[in-house]
Amino acid sequence: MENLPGIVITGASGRMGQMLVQTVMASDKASLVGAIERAGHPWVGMDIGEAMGGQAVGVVVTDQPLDAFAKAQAVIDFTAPAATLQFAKLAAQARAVHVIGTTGMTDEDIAKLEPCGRHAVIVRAGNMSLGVNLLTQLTKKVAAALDDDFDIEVIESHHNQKVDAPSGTALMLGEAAAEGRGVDLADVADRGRDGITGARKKGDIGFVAIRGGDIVGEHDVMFAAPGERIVLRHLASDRAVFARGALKAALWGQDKKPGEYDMLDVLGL
Ligand SMILES: NC(=O)C1=CN([C@@H]2O[C@H](COP(=O)(O)OP(=O)(O)OC[C@H]3O[C@@H](n4cnc5c(N)ncnc54)[C@H](O)[C@@H]3O)[C@@H](O)[C@H]2O)C=CC1
Ligand SMILES: O=C(O)C1=N[C@H](C(=O)O)C[C@H](O)C1
Repeated sequence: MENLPGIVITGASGRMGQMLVQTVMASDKASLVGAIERAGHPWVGMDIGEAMGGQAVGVVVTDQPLDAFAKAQAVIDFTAPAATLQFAKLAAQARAVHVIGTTGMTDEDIAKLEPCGRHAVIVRAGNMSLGVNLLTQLTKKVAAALDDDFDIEVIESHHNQKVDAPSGTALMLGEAAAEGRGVDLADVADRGRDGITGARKKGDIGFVAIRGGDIVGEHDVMFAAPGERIVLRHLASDRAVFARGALKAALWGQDKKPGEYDMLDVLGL
């Protein structure tokens, strides 16, 4: 047990945090050595197993990330952009692999990770599932094969507590489609239609965000032309797919050189 890579979960009380705690606890390839929550959170000071409604597991939730990171080989972080930027500095200081699932980061936020990636391995992806990462490759291929008679729309659906739009996954799929077409997504993205928008601009990649109920995460990439449509679809019905991907990334990163990686690197796609 002692030789297994030690993992810290940030945002341990969150939807993904709890799923990650369960996934790491159930793994025979890693051990849970820390659980982080924000200062003032009611779980701070409690055993994470008990806080989640089960047996004590000997890991107390803390709001002191550096102390926890220093004892770990990897940090798995599905929180919020500002928290992730803080954690990136601390993980770099501790030389721990930092797996980032947090979405909603701006280009400026992402640029701030660069100095951290000089000291530690960072694996970041808007979606850690095998299915979505494979779908990005299919999207790129289909976009490359079709001309701009095919309008590309990315449609995503999520639960009613999600705070960012378009989803990180939708942006990954949009990037893949743009890459396949040989264009820059920033030049063609159409992210918010409302009112008299005018006709659709040829070559644009549109984004549509649906929010409701407890939808885990659903993504369609639609290629629509006169007389026919192709729809590539991924449906996630269990957050375990993201947690398994994140743990895989944490283990994969153990023998890698410092730098910024994504799930395509981890999965070899
Ligand atoms: N890349 C992927 O595969 C996936 C990414 N996500 C992303 O993960 C993030 C979290 O999603 P959920 O778990 O649904 O959200 P959530 O709101 O349920 O959990 C976020 C947790 O982070 C904690 N947190 C916020 N600031 C903190 C700080 N400074 N220190 C410590 N803890 C802090 C909150 O207290 C909360 O417990 C979102 O950005 C979401 O889009 C979600 C699922 C899959
Ligand atoms: O917030 C979520 O829940 C999810 N976020 C990720 C995203 O923004 O794409 C991944 C997944 O779809 C669930």
